[in-house]
Amino acid sequence: MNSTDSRIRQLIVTPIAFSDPPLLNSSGVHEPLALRCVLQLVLEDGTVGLGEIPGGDDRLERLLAAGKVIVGMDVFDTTAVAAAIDATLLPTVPGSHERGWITSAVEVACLDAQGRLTGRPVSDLLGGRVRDSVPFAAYLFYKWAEHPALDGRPAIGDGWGEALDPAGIVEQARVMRQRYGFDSFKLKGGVFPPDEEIAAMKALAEAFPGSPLRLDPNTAWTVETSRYVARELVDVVEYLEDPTPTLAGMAEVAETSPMPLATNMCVIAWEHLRPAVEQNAIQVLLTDHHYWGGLRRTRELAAVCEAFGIGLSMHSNSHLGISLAAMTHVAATLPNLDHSCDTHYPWNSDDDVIVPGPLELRDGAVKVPTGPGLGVELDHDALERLHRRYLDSGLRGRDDTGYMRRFHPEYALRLPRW
Ligand SMILES: O=C([O-])[C@@H](O)[C@@H](O)[C@H](O)[C@@H](O)C(=O)[O-]
Ligand SMILES: [Mg+2]
Repeated sequence: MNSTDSRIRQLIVTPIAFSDPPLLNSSGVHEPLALRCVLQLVLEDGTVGLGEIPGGDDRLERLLAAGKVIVGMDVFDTTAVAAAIDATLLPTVPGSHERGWITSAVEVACLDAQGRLTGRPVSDLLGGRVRDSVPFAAYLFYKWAEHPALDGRPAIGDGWGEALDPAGIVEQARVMRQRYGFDSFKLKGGVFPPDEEIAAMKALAEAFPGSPLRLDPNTAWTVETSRYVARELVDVVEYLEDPTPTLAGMAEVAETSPMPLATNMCVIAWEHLRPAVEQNAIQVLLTDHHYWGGLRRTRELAAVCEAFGIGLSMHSNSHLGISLAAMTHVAATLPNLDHSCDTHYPWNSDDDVIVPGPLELRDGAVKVPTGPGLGVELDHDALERLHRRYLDSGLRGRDDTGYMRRFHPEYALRLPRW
């Protein structure tokens, strides 16, 4: 291969908006549109690598800055590419977590391009698969039946219906299992008083005996409440996720918790790992390549978890297919991934598929694409449509709390709430 072929010519970043149902969480409710940025990394020979991360003005601006400094670099030299981006962002973005989003997005696009150049799937470039399909959990949410009418906009339904009590959650889980074959279930909690959510988990355990269950209230509980919930859910959940804020709070809960504690909130950057281990604050880490710096960094993180006996799961926000492909490739290469991964993918509308083709949730798992790179192709018409939606929406960031207040002006964000 001629090495000049693999030089980066341009990074095209496209902000997009896609439909999201009214899913409830500890800070409010999802807005009708979620934002992402799609990356197209164009090489001198015309090869294009894809990437995707959550959107918002700050990230968009940082991606554009990153795009400028990597022009002319070799797409195989991801160490230098990440270092150049990191150095550019460091003066204005001091937190390694925030820089991780940007270096990750570009690394994924580089790996996709490398795969296309070499004819190898990204999982091969990461060292090879230990599994051919990656298990995912059904991600259950309390939700409204529809986005209520607002400012002249009519109500927006979604076909999932309402889920505001244990029966609604069990029904949602049944539909998730029927459509996608999920075996594990995660409930996004922190929405209703803890006893109601305990009842929902017990109802799930009764409806799906033997299925691994998790509850994630996104730090809605005090240490004392977390300990109470943990006692109530002994032998019901495989882990409790982020019951309470801060590492110190988690460590206090962990002292008496009969089940492991998991996080994607208090350990989100490399500098959090040492104190987490020292305080035995977490027993499972939900990794997320989008903010841990990329797919290779995720493998390094998995090795750290292995060294310290920390279990491994995977976090998800609302996302589209490029992210699902990247999550699937890296998850396929992690020997110590011992829990099924989270994904919001089933909540997406069929109109928002930007990479039609091989990605399919079946039997609760996604088969690892075997084509070159991520193994997915961008539908440019769909991308253009979602970009238009972004432009027309005027939405420039995520605000679950503000959106909740449009309907319940008295709503206040309180973490912990109970
Ligand atoms: O989308 C949501 O409402 C979730 O709460 C998301 O924001 C979290 O990042 C995530 O799913 C989690 O596991 O904490
Ligand atoms: Mg979580």
